[in-house]
Amino acid sequence: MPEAGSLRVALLGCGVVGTQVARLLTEHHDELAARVGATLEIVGIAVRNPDAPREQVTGTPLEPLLTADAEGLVARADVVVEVMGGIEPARTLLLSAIAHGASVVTANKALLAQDGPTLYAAADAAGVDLYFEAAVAGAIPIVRPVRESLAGDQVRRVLGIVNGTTNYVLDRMATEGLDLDVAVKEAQSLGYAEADPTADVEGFDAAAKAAILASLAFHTRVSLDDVAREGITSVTADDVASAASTGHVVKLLAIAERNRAADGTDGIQVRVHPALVPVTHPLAGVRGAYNAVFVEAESAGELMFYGRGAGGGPTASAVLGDVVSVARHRVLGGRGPVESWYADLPVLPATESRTRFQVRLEVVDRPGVLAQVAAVLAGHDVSIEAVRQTAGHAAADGHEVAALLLSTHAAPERALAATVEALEGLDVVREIVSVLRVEGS
Ligand SMILES: NC(=O)c1ccc[n+]([C@@H]2O[C@H](COP(=O)([O-])OP(=O)(O)OC[C@H]3O[C@@H](n4cnc5c(N)ncnc54)[C@H](O)[C@@H]3O)[C@@H](O)[C@H]2O)c1
Ligand SMILES: N[C@@H](CCO)C(=O)O
Ligand code: NA
Repeated sequence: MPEAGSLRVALLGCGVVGTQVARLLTEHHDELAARVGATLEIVGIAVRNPDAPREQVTGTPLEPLLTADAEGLVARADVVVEVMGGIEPARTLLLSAIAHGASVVTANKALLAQDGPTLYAAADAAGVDLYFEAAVAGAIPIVRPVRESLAGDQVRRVLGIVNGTTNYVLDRMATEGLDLDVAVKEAQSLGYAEADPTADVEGFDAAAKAAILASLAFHTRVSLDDVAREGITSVTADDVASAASTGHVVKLLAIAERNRAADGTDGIQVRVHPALVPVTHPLAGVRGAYNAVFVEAESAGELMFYGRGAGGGPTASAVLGDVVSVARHRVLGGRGPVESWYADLPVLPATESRTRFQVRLEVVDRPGVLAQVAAVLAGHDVSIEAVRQTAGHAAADGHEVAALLLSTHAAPERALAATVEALEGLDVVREIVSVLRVEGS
């Protein structure tokens, strides 16, 4: 048992986030004790290699606390903070901590999106807290607002910029006209993107966060496999410039919304993809590596949560908020909210979503071509909102070609896919340059 008035905190991981968590726990030791009603004492920090040289970031050296025995450490803690990342051994260690009766705080979106239900069920059975504010959009309070502040409302839609790396890359493409690979290299040199940027640019990181947000917003289990995912690797500098010419910016959005399928089934949809956002939408102003989550709820209306989604200090702020919450519960008794999946809504396939689209294509520039293109859209019941044709140029084979930009009214994804396929089959269509969804209008 801990000393009276003292709680034992075990830290799993001492990297970018863990170091800052350790710093805040030591630097603000007395203030945290006053806020919690008990002192928070770090009893150990599990790392892969305790002997590896590390920067000293706290007044008290952390070296004496480092251990490679993570399993032994969780057995002697009241609060376990997991900031090591990855699926294993993080999952086993969290389950072990819960089985020992510890409350747990994690920043691990990958684990929660893959196997959250196992952790939630274990925490529920043991009567301990499982908190994870840092797992979605770093420092931004979004898990707690959706899980608690909006618990009396009906969330209709969540639109998020939840990956700082891709937002930085798209922003640099828009403001400097950079190519994607150049902007990604810049993001790596600034420490935003990992050496292997796949999880960010292919949308896996955003998809994990989308799954977590959708579970909370719609009281339904949603895992990473339920998220339709498309990254930013096919977005070109040309797409970004074309977006600007129609009053849009390209953003990688995580979208979770209530929807009704063509057969009348009520469900939800969760998807991550690049989208055109009107410059007048609040999400369009989210620049650089910042994150923001835009929530539409029945009674609250529109809400936006904005801030830093990554980085050691900002992420540690969210972790510490959770540590204080779970520690207060241990001091005062009771627990925080448990997972709520009563609604159990079906996750509808992405083909059931309805959005507006912009299709850019190159066509042969001669009479009747526009009519043929329009007929294809009409044949698939896709309504055209606007058409813009830019001056033609002579292609290498002597044909005059023109660039067309078609904006559609909201259309089912499946109709749009069939339309694009039919357009590709037209002799007069030389190339479908891009197809982008328009969101937030
Ligand atoms: N870095 C961010 O900006 C950020 C933002 C939000 C959430 N997160 C999440 O926080 C977690 C940690 O991220 P990070 O950037 O601090 O990672 P990191 O790679 O900088 O640090 C990981 C730490 O965990 C330790 N560790 C890893 N595997 C271990 C093992 N098997 N046994 C013992 N120790 C082990 C490492 O030694 C290291 O100290 C991840 O789940 C990440 O998704 C990070
Ligand atoms: N790699 C993530 C940070 C952690 O979630 C990002 O770029 O936003
Ligand atoms: Na957060």
